Amino acid sequence: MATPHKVNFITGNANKLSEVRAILEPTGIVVSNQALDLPEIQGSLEDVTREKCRVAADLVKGPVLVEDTCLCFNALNGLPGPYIKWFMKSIGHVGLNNLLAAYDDKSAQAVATFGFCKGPGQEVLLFQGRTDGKVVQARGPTHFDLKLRRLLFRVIYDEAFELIIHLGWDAVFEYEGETYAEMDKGKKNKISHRGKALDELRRWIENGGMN
Ligand SMILES: O=P(O)(O)OP(=O)(O)OP(=O)(O)OC[C@H]1O[C@@H](n2cnc3c(O)ncnc32)[C@H](O)[C@@H]1O
Ligand SMILES: [Mg+2]
Repeated sequence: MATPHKVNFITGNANKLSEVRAILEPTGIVVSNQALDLPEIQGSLEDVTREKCRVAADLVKGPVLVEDTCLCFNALNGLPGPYIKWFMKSIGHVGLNNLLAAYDDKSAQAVATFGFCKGPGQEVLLFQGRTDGKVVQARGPTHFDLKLRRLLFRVIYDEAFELIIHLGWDAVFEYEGETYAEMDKGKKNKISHRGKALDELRRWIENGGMN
């Protein structure tokens, strides 16, 4: 039997990790994880992931997979984009809606940009997925993954910080009538920005990219 492909996904976000595992592991790709706090520079979506990946490969001294998630409002020419985490943290779901109050156009694009690098000094390859939707008042569980969140709540000593830092925008992003938070995980992973980006990555791996 062929040895399974392995990726070392560097993320501090347990929700991302569980989605990446749910998407990749059924395809035979094994996902390990290291939670490193990587710098996120200012720049294009691609620049942010490229730099995260370069630093991760240097720190780990081996092959790494990283990802950066953006939420781009069309009325705001793509902002908050890569800065969505800091917007979420400071103004939350209500604030995100308020940002668009002055515009009729509530459309937005969720973007996942994965970076893979074989090791220090090696080229960073990018795999991107985009899903179009619109920003709505929060509907569905307001945490990226509520069950996981409750579990984390019990085991992580600094619960309050973790609660804020991992709070995602699933509840305010609507795709074809349902918010990401209202969908079951299987459906979200099929149509999501992350699912599409990981399809690209899987194709590349299956075509021998990691050899
Ligand atoms: O360690 P990393 O991988 O950087 O994890 P992170 O939580 O810092 O993630 P990002 O830098 O990519 O910031 C993206 C923000 O969007 C949130 N997020 C990421 N993916 C999401 C998804 O599929 N649905 C909703 N929110 C998501 C996430 O909680 C962050 O607040
Ligand atoms: Mg981050």
